[in-house]
Amino acid sequence: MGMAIEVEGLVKRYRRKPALDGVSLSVADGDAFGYVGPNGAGKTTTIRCLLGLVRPTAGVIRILGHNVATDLGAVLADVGHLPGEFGLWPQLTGAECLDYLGTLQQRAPVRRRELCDRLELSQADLRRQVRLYSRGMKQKIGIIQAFQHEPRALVLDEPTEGLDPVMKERFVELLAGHRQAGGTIFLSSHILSEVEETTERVAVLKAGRIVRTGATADLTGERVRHCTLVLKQPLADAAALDIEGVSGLESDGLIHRFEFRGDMEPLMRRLGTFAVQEFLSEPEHLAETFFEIYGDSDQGRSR
Ligand SMILES: Nc1ncnc2c1ncn2[C@@H]1O[C@H](COP(=O)(O)OP(=O)(O)OP(=O)(O)O)[C@@H](O)[C@H]1O
Repeated sequence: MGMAIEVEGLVKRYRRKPALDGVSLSVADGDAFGYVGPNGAGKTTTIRCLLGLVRPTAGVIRILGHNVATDLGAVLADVGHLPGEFGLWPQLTGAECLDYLGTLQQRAPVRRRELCDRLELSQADLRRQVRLYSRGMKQKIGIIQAFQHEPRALVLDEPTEGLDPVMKERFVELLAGHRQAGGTIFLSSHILSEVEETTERVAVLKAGRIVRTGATADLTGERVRHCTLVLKQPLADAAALDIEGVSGLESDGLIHRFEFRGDMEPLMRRLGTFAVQEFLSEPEHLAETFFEIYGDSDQGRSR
């Protein structure tokens, strides 16, 4: 299988301070790759380098076989890009913005109508000036322009920012459709469920370096969950919540809060023996989880 994205020894320094300090990664044609890390890790800088928006200090990037430094036009023709901070022209209508962005893509926007329907951006909405749009509507324009010309690869920076849960689901369906058609995805996100649902491989970036890469399922298995258990009756045995994976237990009457790591099955079995009024389990954001794994040190593992 060919490589859709190949990055070798990417360095970007801003005034001698490294934002990227030797990043190398590869994404096979047709793969979905997640790119995660705490704020300031260098995710957006990497994506800007991939799209030729920032000139690397060192390193080589090839996308769909084209060298970004020497053949940017060919790269842009075949890539759909959604920047993290997506700016639109407030005085233009949504349709005018899509038209203009379409001219930069050098390919017909064959999917625009269908995408507008799926993301529920009506023809009336498209005729309105963007200054009147909500944040989510602007994000929909961003998604539509990234997909509208049927690119072979998508490079997406925090793509679901501002979308409501229904639209997030539609977006995930769009990604699945892109994969089914053989397309490649490079997605930077802080949202665990999104990365889990849409990617098979993930790289964790920290302070400009990749500290780990691997199967998404392996890495997300290490996440912490914040759990809140509300019981109908007090626990008969205070040690009843002494279960593998539970830590930081704080009890206040019928309410028990704790953190949980690992396989939830034994925990759920134990909960089945209690009179439970409510149980909430919130996964931590992926970036936080990995930040916790690696602490403040630069020590990282590679697989
Ligand atoms: N134009 C710039 N000039 C100077 N420093 C910059 C510039 N752009 C980014 N940086 C620095 O480079 C580092 C990486 O920033 P980047 O925006 O790539 O991180 P990120 O992982 O996308 O963060 P976030 O999750 O907060 O969006 C940060 O220290 C940032 O301050």
